[in-house]
Amino acid sequence: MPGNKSSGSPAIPTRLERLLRQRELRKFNRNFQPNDEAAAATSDSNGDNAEFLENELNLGEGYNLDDDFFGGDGLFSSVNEGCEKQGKRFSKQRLLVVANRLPVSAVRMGDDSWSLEISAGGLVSALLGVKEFETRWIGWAGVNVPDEVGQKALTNALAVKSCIPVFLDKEIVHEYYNGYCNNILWPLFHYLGLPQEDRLATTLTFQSQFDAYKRANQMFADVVNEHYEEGDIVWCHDYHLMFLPKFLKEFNSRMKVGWFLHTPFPSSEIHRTLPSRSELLKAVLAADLVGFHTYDYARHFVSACTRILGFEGTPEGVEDQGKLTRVAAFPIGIDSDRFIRALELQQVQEHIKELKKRFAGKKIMLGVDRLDMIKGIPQKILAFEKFLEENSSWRDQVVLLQIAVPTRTDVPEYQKLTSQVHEIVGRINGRFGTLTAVPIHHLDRSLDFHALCALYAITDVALVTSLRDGMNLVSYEFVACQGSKKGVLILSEFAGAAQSLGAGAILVNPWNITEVASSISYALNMPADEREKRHQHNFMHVTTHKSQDWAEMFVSELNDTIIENQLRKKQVPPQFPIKVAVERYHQSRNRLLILGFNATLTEPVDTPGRRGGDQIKEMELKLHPDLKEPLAILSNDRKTTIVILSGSYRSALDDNFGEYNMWLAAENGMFLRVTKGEWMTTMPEHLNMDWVDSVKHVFEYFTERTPRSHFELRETSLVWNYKYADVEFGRLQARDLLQHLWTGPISNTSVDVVQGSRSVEVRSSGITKGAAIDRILGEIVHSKHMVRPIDYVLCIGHFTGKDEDVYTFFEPELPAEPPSTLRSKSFNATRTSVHRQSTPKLARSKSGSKASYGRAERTSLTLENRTSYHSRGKKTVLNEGLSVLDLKKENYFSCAVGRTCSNARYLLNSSDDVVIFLKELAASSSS
Ligand SMILES: O=P(O)(O)OC[C@H]1O[C@H](O[C@H]2O[C@H](CO)[C@@H](O)[C@H](O)[C@H]2O)[C@H](O)[C@@H](O)[C@@H]1O
Ligand SMILES: O=c1ccn([C@@H]2O[C@H](COP(=O)(O)OP(=O)(O)O)[C@@H](O)[C@H]2O)c(=O)[nH]1
Repeated sequence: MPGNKSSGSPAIPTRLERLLRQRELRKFNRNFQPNDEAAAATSDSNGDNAEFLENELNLGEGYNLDDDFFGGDGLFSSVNEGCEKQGKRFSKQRLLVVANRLPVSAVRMGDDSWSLEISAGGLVSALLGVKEFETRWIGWAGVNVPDEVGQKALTNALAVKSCIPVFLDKEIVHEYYNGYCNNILWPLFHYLGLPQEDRLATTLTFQSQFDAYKRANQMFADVVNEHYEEGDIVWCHDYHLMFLPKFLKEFNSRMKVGWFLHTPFPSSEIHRTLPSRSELLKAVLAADLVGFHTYDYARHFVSACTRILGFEGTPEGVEDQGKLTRVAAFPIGIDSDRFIRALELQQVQEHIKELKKRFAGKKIMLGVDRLDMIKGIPQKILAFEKFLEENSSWRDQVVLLQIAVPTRTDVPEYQKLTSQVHEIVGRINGRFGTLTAVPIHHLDRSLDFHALCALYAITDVALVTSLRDGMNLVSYEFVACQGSKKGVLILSEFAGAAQSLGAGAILVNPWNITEVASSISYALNMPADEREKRHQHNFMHVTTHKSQDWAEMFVSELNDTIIENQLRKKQVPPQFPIKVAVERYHQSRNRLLILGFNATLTEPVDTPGRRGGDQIKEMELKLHPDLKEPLAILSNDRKTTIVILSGSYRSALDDNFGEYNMWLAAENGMFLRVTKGEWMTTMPEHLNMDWVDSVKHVFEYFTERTPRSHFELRETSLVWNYKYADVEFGRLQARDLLQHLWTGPISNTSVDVVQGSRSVEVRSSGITKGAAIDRILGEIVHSKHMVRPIDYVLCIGHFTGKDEDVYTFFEPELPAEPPSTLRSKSFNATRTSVHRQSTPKLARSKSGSKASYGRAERTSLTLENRTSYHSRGKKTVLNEGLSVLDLKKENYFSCAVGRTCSNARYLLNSSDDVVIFLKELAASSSS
């Protein structure tokens, strides 16, 4: 039956088992020797070793930047071809890497000729090491190409490098890239806040930049969609493309989409300041897998989703209405072998020789950064100045070489930074320089790979002082090139790299100029054995956590997330078949509609816990305004009986449904009334309520200590609700509360604890909606003087797991029954068949009065033939031979609203869908 949950077949390996297996396979693939026939034979069956073979055949000698980029093979094409092994062709998984920037920037040489240059930056460097996939890179080539001839020629030139261009015009680049990406998101994600200019101007430009951002993302999506082939993996990169997962999934929900952020993700308190905070988060959550460099960034993201969107944060990721977006940390690495090998190259050795000669007798300190405010270049230089100030003996023995690569030069903030840095450097060189030497060599330009490697190799102390940095690959590259020198790395604790290289580096707070200055002194004076130990530690990390591992791990996790989601989906009941349900309703002659109230017939609440202003109103449950009319029509249909079955107070049901002609079952069916009559209790007798006071005491305690939580005291239950409290705090408090309850007040009591998504309810044992329906159905039937059996049942609600027994109560039996009439429940429907255990009359209580326990008028309503009512597989005919239920399988519809883990046959996403359905039902009723 759809909706039936199994705890998972033992044959299906767990996620961890699958990932471990994939890891082993990857390891095996790398160690596999191509002429090892036995291994080849075992791998042939599934092609798992194909990647290894291809790498071995095509990349045996590793690669060199220039050859790779500008050689005939193309950037990725050297690993793109399949290969023949024992007559069998293996093919790699296609990977579409989508990033704002292509790994090459284009320079126009003529109308239809282009020259391609490598783009500098960590993302490019990292992805160069990825060899396992057949990779295509989709992105912007960094130039405006307005004419068709130029676009065509560039597309062809890039194709040779396995790159596909997205053409962005000047205006969009200005608003999307310079504006929204680099003036808003970049500083915000690095804790530098939103632009502070004149409010009105900022607000105005903000909106148009955000619109341009979305437009640009759509342009990237269009190119991806054009080149996408079934089975491809689409890996979206960075803050430039936060809308891309959403646009891609809207186009094709089966696409495998991952998104990785290369910058930090800030604390949710920072992200909250962004006007488009929710839209961006939701757009990213459309991805299957979301990755960050560190656990901290991942934690901040999940926290933003719970606090800002009100979604569920779990150890696996973020869950919304059963859809899980996996969130995890995947620390990037570098292709360390490429750097180590480069040191042996003649060009690099020549550079090394030159540099050694040029700076002979001096210790070399090195900074390599894009000229970006997050890199803390002014702070670094000021710390160096302080060091020189305090250590006069070092003044002519040390130089600081600062490579400051120009970046985002159209953004005013970056222009300001350039002049600020120049000014500080000039001042310090003026102060400590001599006629023949200056302490700071500042270069506003990038270096080629060989020059950079040489520089890394001859450096004594590398200085990375980022104020925030997603990872910082320069620190990794420096370590990789220090095999012989074993220099010291001074590293900002605010760079992601501090998580991995923290033990070997000297960690500093870049804002603390004094601390950085004294760390420089410590590093320059560090004894050789300490340097060796620190270096070894970092070298080990850098050479065992490579960019290739990073990419493989991400893609492997993404592949697995898809499998996991498919497995989850299989257990999720299908969508409610509205048309069929309406049709069957129309053809039936005696229908019973059992409807929940909260979150079934109320208006959906957008963001629990984050809706300032109208929360008080929301605390009072209100019928969805669009339901008034359909409910009136349905409740006046003689062939239809409606029961509102709710956990709410009687007064809440009175207020919302008093005017309709229907049955109201309040407090999970403990109280029942037909709207024309008065309330009666249906509580089982001898209900033990001794636990109430002590539980109430605990609930009061937690309500006092959890702002915006409240509790409700009902006749047979107590509910503590933290829907409007801080989600994370509420959850922690709930855990504490439960622990306390279990070990204290309810440890020896017969109660049930029902955990809602934002509530904890304690009820007397056995009080469920299913049990209640059992008691109240007879009353409904005979008081309506039904003359024909109920032949259509619809049970629809946002019920907790405990209350889902109401779905199974009506579920026609499956085995041993002819498929058409699967269940037939019968009982004597005459008035005499219903008796009250304690009093001959039904007890009355005042509508809306607060419940009190152990009232004299409390009575239970049971059906004489209760046992036969439950008799399975038999058609029990009593007295007048009337079957109360004559329910065919196809005329029973159980449906959970807004829950995916359910025993109901079907699902509806929200009460808005319930509105759509009930409107159609009403239309069919009146037709
Ligand atoms: O393309 P640009 O605007 O010129 O910027 C260059 C890149 O800068 C950022 O790099 C980040 O990625 C690195 C690798 O993961 C990481 O080590 C570093 O800490 C980050 O700052 C940016 O995220 C890229 O998209 C840019 O291409
Ligand atoms: O003249 C230069 C300076 C730097 N880089 C590269 O730029 C990247 C910088 O990456 P990082 O993660 O340190 O910072 P990002 O610039 O991405 O923020 C590193 O791979 C450097 O090798 C380069 O190619 N040429």
